[in-house]
Amino acid sequence: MNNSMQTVRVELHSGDEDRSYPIHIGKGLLAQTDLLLPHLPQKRVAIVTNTTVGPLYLALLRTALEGQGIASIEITLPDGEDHKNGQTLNLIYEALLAQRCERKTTLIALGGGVIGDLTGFAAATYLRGVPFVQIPTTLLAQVDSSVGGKTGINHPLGKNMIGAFYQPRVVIADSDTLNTLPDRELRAGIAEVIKYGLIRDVQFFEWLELNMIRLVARDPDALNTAIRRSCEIKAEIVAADEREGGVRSLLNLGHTFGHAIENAMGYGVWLHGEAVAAGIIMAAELSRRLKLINEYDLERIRRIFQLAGLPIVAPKFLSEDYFSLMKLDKKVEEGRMRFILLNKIGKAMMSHEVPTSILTETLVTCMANE
Ligand SMILES: NC(=O)c1ccc[n+]([C@@H]2O[C@H](COP(=O)([O-])OP(=O)(O)OC[C@H]3O[C@@H](n4cnc5c(N)ncnc54)[C@H](O)[C@@H]3O)[C@@H](O)[C@H]2O)c1
Ligand SMILES: O=C(O)C(=O)C[C@@H](O)[C@H](O)[C@H](O)COP(=O)(O)O
Ligand SMILES: [Zn+2]
Repeated sequence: MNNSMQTVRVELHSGDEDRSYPIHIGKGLLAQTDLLLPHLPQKRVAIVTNTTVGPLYLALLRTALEGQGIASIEITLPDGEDHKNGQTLNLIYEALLAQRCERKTTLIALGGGVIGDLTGFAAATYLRGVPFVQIPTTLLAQVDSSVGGKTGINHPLGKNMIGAFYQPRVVIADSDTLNTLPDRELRAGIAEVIKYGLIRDVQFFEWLELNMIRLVARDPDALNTAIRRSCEIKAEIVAADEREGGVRSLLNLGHTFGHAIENAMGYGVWLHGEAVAAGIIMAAELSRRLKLINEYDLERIRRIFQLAGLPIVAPKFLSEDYFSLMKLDKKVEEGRMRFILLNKIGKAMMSHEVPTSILTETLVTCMANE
């Protein structure tokens, strides 16, 4: 029993089917097998991790499971965004096949968003679908990628281009794992936390303005509040629109620009959260040019990302290069790009058409000079 644990639920009811699941947040949860056991239909699991996270946390999880009579096979993948691809996915399939994993073998993603996205997609497709569990170990994964069932891999031409919506059975976010997370990765996670405030909750944004220094310094209470509130907002949005027919697209604030940056720089050169930070500044600048927000709000947004130590200037490329990458965005409809814009801090909307001239001015304003 963990007194400090908090649980947020993702409510997913469709017809007779209930695919709702809990997100448990707290300290020391990795070894707390009572959170995991009710979700395992078989006494065998496959833990997918990478060469960085495995040596840190695999033994703890394996031993805890063994104590409950659960046998685990372990699949350790190379680390990095540049490995979020078909080749690495195939390593998972090969290990599952070689070990004769069955329809009731649960895949456990132990790692950051890359491991979560890869494992979730493997779970969605292996034997046409096996159960899966998320044990996120980065801030970004705890506040965003482990929740909501977007799974997939990158393609050389575009981010997350191949994937599936496939929900986990449970998310277990052990905040102790963040103790070993490098500062740069922590800051990248904060970008998605700020996003929630911007799209949905001005009070949370104001709390972040006041508490950013504590958050960056890893104050446990501040981290706990940030993770919980982020999960609440994401859970609410996913429950309302699981497959991104409407409101879920707001979670994409900054991502049309951000994904273009990640791709143009080469996957892994800019972290996802860093690219999202610069992308949100670009979306905010675009919103200002469209007279949706004013200069004061834009400045507040710049300042909070600066406080978090995140980039607020985009890398320099030809505007045409940005355009051609942004045209691969999943929100494109009938060839027309659509953007998530801010009406004010705490409220976002999907754009209709944005004039090319305004988009070009936005890109030029937001790019570094060199
Ligand atoms: N599915 C979604 O809804 C969703 C949402 C946001 C982001 N994403 C995806 O998530 C990915 C980014 O996730 P990320 O930021 O977690 O990156 P990541 O998975 O690459 O992890 C970042 C780095 O931290 C290391 N690491 C992980 N946990 C650690 C720990 N506890 N201690 C020390 N090192 C640790 C990893 O090995 C890696 O080197 C991107 O591919 C992005 O597209 C998906
Ligand atoms: O969960 C969502 O929906 C999101 O958009 C969350 C984003 O932070 C995340 O980066 C997501 O993977 C982007 O999805 P994509 O469909 O634009 O690739
Ligand atoms: Zn993201």
